Amino acid sequence: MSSGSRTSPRMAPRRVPFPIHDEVQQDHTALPPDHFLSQRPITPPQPDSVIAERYWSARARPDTSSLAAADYDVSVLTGFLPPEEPVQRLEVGKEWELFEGCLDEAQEAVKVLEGGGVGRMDEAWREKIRALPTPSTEVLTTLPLLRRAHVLLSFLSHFYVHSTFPATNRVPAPLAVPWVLVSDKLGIPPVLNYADTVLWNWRLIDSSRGLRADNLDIPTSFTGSSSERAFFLLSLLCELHGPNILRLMSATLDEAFFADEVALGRIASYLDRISSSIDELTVIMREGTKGGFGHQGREKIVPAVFYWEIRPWFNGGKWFYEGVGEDDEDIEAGGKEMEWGGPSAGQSSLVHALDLFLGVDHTPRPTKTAESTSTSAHLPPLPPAALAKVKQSQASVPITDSTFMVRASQYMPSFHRAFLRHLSALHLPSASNPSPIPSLRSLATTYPVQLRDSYDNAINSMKRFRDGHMGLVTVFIVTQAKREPGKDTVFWAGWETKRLEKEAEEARRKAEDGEKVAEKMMGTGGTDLVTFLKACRDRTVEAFLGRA
Ligand code: HEM
Repeated sequence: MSSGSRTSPRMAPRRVPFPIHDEVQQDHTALPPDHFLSQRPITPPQPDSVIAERYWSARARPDTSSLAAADYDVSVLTGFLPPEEPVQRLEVGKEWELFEGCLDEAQEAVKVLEGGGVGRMDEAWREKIRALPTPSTEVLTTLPLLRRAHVLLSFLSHFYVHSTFPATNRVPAPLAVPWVLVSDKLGIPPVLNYADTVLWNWRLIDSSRGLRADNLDIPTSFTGSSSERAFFLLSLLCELHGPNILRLMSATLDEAFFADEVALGRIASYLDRISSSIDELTVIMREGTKGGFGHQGREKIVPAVFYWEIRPWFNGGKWFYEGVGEDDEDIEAGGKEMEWGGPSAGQSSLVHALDLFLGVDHTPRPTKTAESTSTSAHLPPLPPAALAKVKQSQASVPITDSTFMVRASQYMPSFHRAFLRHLSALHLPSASNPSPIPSLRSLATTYPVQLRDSYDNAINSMKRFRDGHMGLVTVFIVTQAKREPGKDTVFWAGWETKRLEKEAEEARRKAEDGEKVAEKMMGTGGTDLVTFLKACRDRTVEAFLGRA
């Protein structure tokens, strides 16, 4: 690239480096002493009834509405949801109001066309986005404002990228630059994620009634459809169980200090209550699978609408973030190229916290290799060329439970990621923590008479949760992937193109490697996904202690 273009007036003022800060700088592993999960001095055991409300409410965490109060952003009252109703609209200057206006227009455009397929914004809207001024992020002085900015920029950017067919891979600078800056402050990637769609995307229908399942609405969506609203609400209803689960986890950790008969009895009862809470999540999943969940079973997600009209808006991708990046390569390309995946409830810190607390181990370990698959009893051995291809395909789809869990945590707000890191470090001795709390799993192993049944009960609930979740995925993704979209939707063209490509590829492979390989390689739309979810469930089952 010539030096002239490096100093071009369009690029110069907008360039921001990426990444801006090192993760290390955002490491919050040291808990503030008054944090509710901080190790407390040993005190005499207290009666059961004292534990929850009185004890913890007296230790409410500091106000996190300002960035200065940088703790884990986890509340005993709202769990991983923000402690106050999210900001619904940025009213911090004209520039941001222009962005809010563009989001209104996009939501309106798609809504108008609902019923006759999925609408798209026209080129005039996209032109308008490209001409927007780059707004100042300096005015976003609190966490709630930053969160709203991320929601706003994420929805706008996904509207922009996916409003052409095929989707564009360029995020224009007026979106990309503030998106990267705001993402950096929140410690999340510049892509639509679970926090945007669920954690920070709710409002109270009646503010006097507070945060409860029948008092929640979803303000921001792509299609404005009741299915999309219900889809976000499904996860939100699960998050509402977070405070109870976190309080019980915290009370358990307290008792783990003592590990005497009284403490072990309490831990068993907390574990039983955690099991019941996990079972409630499973009930929500099962109801969601059958059709109606939420208040009086009114919430419904129509599978085909979800799969064909809602989910495509979520897709991440390999995009150029215009105006971002300082390397010669970035400048030459007109932007920093980054690849991110879209949102998933797999990014929910709640489920990760439960796994860590219970000791469900998703860390890497030897998995079934292509060789072992090829030599398994029910399949004929693969020819060498086919085996190489299977290996290649496995390498390019690294969706194992361990890598997924690590990857998913990168999409969580940095405070929550740090919280999980802290949770996993609680049981490890270190200079600052010379006498760590024994892990729940080691306690249950050491005191099987007192704890094993309750521990296994909780693991069984996690297994049922994952079974329930697989039911959802089967109905909403695997089954839908085998069907074709409506011919009048904008997804028809893409689907048809992919189908023809797939057919050609299958024919090519059949000719090269034989029929069996083609079947194995192509599988159904959901094969890899199902294998991954089964692996997550297998890891859960592995945690059972079982009868001695
Ligand atoms: C219609 C509803 C849902 C669908 C279609 C769905 C789909 C998926 C998919 C496709 C994955 C695989 C990874 C990925 O692509 O991100 C996944 C993973 C995951 N989802 Fe969901 N999901 C739904 C609801 C939920 C809910 C309500 C929760 C609970 C908060 C949840 C929790 C998880 C977790 C924890 C994982 C990681 C795998 C595991 O730990 O077993 N999902 N989901």
